[in-house]
Amino acid sequence: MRNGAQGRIWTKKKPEAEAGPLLQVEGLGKHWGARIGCAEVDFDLYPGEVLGIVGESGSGKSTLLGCLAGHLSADAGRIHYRGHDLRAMGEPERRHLARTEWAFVHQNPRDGLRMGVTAGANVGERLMAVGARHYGAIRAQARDWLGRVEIDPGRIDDRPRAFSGGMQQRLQIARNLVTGPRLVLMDEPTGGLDVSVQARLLDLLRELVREMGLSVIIVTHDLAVARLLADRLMVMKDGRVIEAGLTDQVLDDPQAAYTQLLVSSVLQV
Ligand SMILES: Nc1ncnc2c1ncn2[C@@H]1O[C@H](COP(=O)(O)OP(=O)(O)OP(=O)(O)O)[C@@H](O)[C@H]1O
Repeated sequence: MRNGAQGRIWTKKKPEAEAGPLLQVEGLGKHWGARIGCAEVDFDLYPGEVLGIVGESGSGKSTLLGCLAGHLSADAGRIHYRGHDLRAMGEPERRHLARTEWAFVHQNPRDGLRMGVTAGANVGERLMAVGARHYGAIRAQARDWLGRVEIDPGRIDDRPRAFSGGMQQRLQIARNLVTGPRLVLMDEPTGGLDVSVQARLLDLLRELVREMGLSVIIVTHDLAVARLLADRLMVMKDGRVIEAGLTDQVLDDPQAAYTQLLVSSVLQV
């Protein structure tokens, strides 16, 4: 279901075949009235890389993620995706991009699922949005993806409200990944789940990310989650990035006093 200009731009190519950054962010900022949401954020994200954004509550993580996803409109800076200026992009093209190349995993699965339709339809709908039409093939792929996220494929006709919180989150992940996106944005994907459920979900996410070569930006206040999933970290405070680097480097040898405090208060629990 491609149309002219959109289909021309978003050609599928293996991530490893591209050498340049997938996403380039420069001077990104958003105010909420007089208050800073995020300011002067710069980073590049390369194909296959997982970037963690960490910081305490109110540090600007969600505002930044919202600006990247296009859910919020930034008031300063540039975002380039595969060389295309996202802030200058028209709404239809942006929506097409969100359907075909990007995915967004919400903290609350209810925000990312359609609770009134079956698990199979939740997954199948995304396939149909990118042009799949063969009912049997869509259903087979939905069953396959339920299995991949450790949901019994026999539950394909159940509605998500009959699932536990962990299952709902895994279903949201299946719905997002079934179309093979290049870039996945995740907002606290393990927040609100029991510790044991979290651990299993994290393992699953790590496997899928590696297996599919996904580029990921994950917002979390949980440094243990960041340690497990992220290759690189950005630490935010008061809307600004105060430290960035390889995950082990930032967590094992934090330079900023704030990061030192964050690491000592969280990791030693
Ligand atoms: N809708 C909004 N209206 C007004 N101010 C907002 C709004 N959303 C966020 N802010 C402000 O922007 C700043 C950054 O908040 P943000 O939600 O991005 O932080 P966060 O790091 O994601 O926090 P949390 O982990 O609690 O979600 C805070 O000062 C917050 O009060």
